Amino acid sequence: MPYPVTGVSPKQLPEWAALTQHAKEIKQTDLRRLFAEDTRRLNWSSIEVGPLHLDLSKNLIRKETLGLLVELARARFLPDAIVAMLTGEHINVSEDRAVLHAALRRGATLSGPIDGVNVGQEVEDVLGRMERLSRAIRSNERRGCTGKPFSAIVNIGIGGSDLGPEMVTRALYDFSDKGRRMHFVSNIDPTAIGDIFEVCDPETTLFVVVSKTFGTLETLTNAKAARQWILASLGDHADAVEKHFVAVSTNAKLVSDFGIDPENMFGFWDFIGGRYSVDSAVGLAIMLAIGPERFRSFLGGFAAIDAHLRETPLDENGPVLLGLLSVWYRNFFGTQSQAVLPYSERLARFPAYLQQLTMESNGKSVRIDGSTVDYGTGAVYWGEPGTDGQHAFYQLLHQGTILIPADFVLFAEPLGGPDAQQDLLFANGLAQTRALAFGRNDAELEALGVPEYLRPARRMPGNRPTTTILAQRLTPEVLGSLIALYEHSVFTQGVIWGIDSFDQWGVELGKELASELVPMLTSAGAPDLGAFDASTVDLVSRYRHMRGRPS
Ligand SMILES: O=P(O)(O)OC[C@H]1O[C@](O)(CO)[C@@H](O)[C@@H]1O
Repeated sequence: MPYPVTGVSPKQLPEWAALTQHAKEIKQTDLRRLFAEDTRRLNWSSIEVGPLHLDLSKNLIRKETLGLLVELARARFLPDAIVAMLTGEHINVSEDRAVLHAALRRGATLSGPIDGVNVGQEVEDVLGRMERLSRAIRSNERRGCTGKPFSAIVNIGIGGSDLGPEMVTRALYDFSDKGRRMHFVSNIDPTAIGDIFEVCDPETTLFVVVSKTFGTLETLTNAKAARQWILASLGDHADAVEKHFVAVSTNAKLVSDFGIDPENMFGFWDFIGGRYSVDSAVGLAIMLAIGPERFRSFLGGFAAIDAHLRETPLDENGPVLLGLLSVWYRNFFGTQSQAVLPYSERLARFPAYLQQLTMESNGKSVRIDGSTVDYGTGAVYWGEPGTDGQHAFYQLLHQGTILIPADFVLFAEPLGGPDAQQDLLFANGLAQTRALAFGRNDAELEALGVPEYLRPARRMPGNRPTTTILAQRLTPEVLGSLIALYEHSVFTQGVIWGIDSFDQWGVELGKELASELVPMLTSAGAPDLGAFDASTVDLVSRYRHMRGRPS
């Protein structure tokens, strides 16, 4: 084992038992009383983390709770795990890999090459090449094969090769060069790439094909369709593919087999997981949109959180505490999901991005040594931007029977539009955290003149936990910090649970079964479905019938 993780269930630890006991006490009280009993509550529950302010006060905790959670973290060797990650140990055990996304922003503390890679130097080399390409494209020096500048950039990738670039490009739209349209194609649904062919002009379109493995069905299929589309109209130019395609991958051979010039390939390494890769060359589309300088500020935002993680005691360590609070609710309150509610239109894709980061990382049920967990692990993360969510699902957050902890992400300054609307946006976010925490009781309803028979329906139980993350403005730096905050929170949770947060074996079987089914759906004659279950046989037959194929 890379750091002292054992197959021991955390449930067997005295620290877990202490938290179980403590949770019973906390369940006897509520947030109104917790605020009233400790007038210095904000002193220990509000934390500065790089450019982010974290207000943990509206969580179902006392100061003592954080102490007990930190004890659990120590008992699970979290400080050693942090060092192990940042020094390049192979903490991704099932894939025997280091986990070095922190090195992409100089947040790691490496004393030498890792697995033969001089990480710092190679990261800088790739960044330099990305910067040269970005400058050439943004200045219109690099053009398509007919000499026209690029007016559209299409990122083709899926999962970590799409969600990060798309989420960030959208979030930082106000910092981008709006002269070029950015598109993102991930789904193998033919309409996704078909829409691109409708709105883009081959002469002025650059495709960025992003795939760590360069073997992902969706990406390769879309990329081949794009290549065909380019060749159909520009095929008489020998350099059409060379000029209109660049690749981001760890697999140089497959990239060159596809026909993309290695000169136009931007590499990264096995020790960068797909969902942790937005700050690698996978972020090329982001750099093309916002430019190299702002991309460097974006990286700086991550680095600030890496430094905070490394240097801050656990009981004041923002990402660690955020992760421990997730464990608190998941394991001691039995919650199943976690809402993330950004009060920013620009962060519309942030919850989707976090879904991969959190659920692909911690949706595991065996520990690193192969033993089965006997406690809950990763929660379902979900959310929508405020204030839209308020008019959709907040009813359940306030009065439903399920406890759902929520993170509110708020900003002081708008990025555009009428300035005064920001005050309304902020007031709404803050108001929701108050309503969720403190509710409205019968005495207050009575004082408002609400008739007795209506009070049950209008009673707001409150005592629903939230964390508020506040920043001045959604800048590249702030966004980098926000992502890194969650990256390290996910890591903290995984260490407590003893699982490998960096593999994703659970997605492989579906891929295998899909490739087995394709010939069953497409064969010219009726396929032999003898080996399949009754449901599959029936659905394949119906599909073939609907597609006019013999079955
Ligand atoms: O970048 P690639 O290799 O195309 O993989 C895309 C995505 O597929 C996954 O492996 C899941 O199927 C993700 O982890 C990854 O981000």
